[in-house]
Amino acid sequence: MSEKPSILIVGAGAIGSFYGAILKKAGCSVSTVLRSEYDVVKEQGIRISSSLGDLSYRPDHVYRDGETPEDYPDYLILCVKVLPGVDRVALVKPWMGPSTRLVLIENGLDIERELADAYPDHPLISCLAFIAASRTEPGVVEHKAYGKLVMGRYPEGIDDHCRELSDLFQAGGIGIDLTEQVVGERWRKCLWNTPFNPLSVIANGADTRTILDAEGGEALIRAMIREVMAVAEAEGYPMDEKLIDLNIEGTRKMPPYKNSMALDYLNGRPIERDAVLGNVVTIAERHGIPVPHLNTVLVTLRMRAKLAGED
Ligand SMILES: NC(=O)C1=CN([C@@H]2O[C@H](COP(=O)(O)OP(=O)(O)OC[C@H]3O[C@@H](n4cnc5c(N)ncnc54)[C@H](OP(=O)(O)O)[C@@H]3O)[C@@H](O)[C@H]2O)C=CC1
Ligand SMILES: CC(C)(CO)C(=O)C(=O)O
Repeated sequence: MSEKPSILIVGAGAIGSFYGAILKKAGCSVSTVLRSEYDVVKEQGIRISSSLGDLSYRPDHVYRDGETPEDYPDYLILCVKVLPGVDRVALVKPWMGPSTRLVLIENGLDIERELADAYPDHPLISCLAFIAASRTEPGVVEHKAYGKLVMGRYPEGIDDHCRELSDLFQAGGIGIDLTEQVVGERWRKCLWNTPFNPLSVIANGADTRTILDAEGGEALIRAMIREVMAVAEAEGYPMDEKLIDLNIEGTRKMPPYKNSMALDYLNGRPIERDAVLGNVVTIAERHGIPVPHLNTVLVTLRMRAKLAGED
């Protein structure tokens, strides 16, 4: 038996499979809860190609969603897409033992609250993933670049659970930034995701270079970042204007890149529209802050969804 904490990954897609592999490498027992990929993972395990080497592994247990666990995990890591109609509170319920700590590795803003409200006695650790990874076929993940996690206790602080998990990820070869202000860090990450992810969908799966090089593209991104900043400031997270240039320059230095929402759109999967954009517009409305560019993109995406019979 491993003396290291036991880990359960709920939603072992690109992100869950990858970070599960890192914790496996660190010596933890790692089990997974799967939906459509249950049979293939049960049969062949998870295959991961990565610049860190071959990270393929067999989870200690493979469960279907809704099944009853043999043991409750020490850490339950939730990595499903944050989508309307996906009841994350119900999804994790069967696996939440009396001392299970809940960890989120998911994009978006204000995505912790419903889980924190449902499980007030369980420590909740919120993480932001800076990584390029995707599923290439069932049970197969390609890790293309990066991998750092920004991690903190929700709503704020750093506790011993964060430190323990951070040490394990680092032992497995991943960089971790612990933060006292994880909500502020979500806003900072959304300076990038909130403009780029939805625009890439409106632009039919465009990569970062196409978005920035189209006439007016960079100006549009800058205007959207500025709006996200204004909302963040109203929420108590003021940011330096310089971050606009830093985000543009950093993106221009990357090879042309298709973000996770672009990949979902191109693969016919639902997109995290509200987690990444809709919630920002809702918070802006609460503060009476005009966000005309964000709102135009949001409403256009709603129109597309309606046309596709999805909304
Ligand atoms: N990929 C990336 O590079 C990055 C992703 N992120 C964020 O990480 C989060 C996860 O993204 P990613 O891993 O790419 O997404 P994926 O679509 O690759 O994985 C999500 C997984 O959740 C599973 N799932 C959904 N519902 C259930 C359920 N009821 N029971 C069990 N499993 C379920 C899906 O299964 P099924 O196949 O059946 O749908 C899938 O395996 C998102 O919030 C994303 O925005 C952040 C940074 C980068
Ligand atoms: C920041 C980025 C682009 C990858 O880490 C991301 O969050 C995404 O693909 O949605």
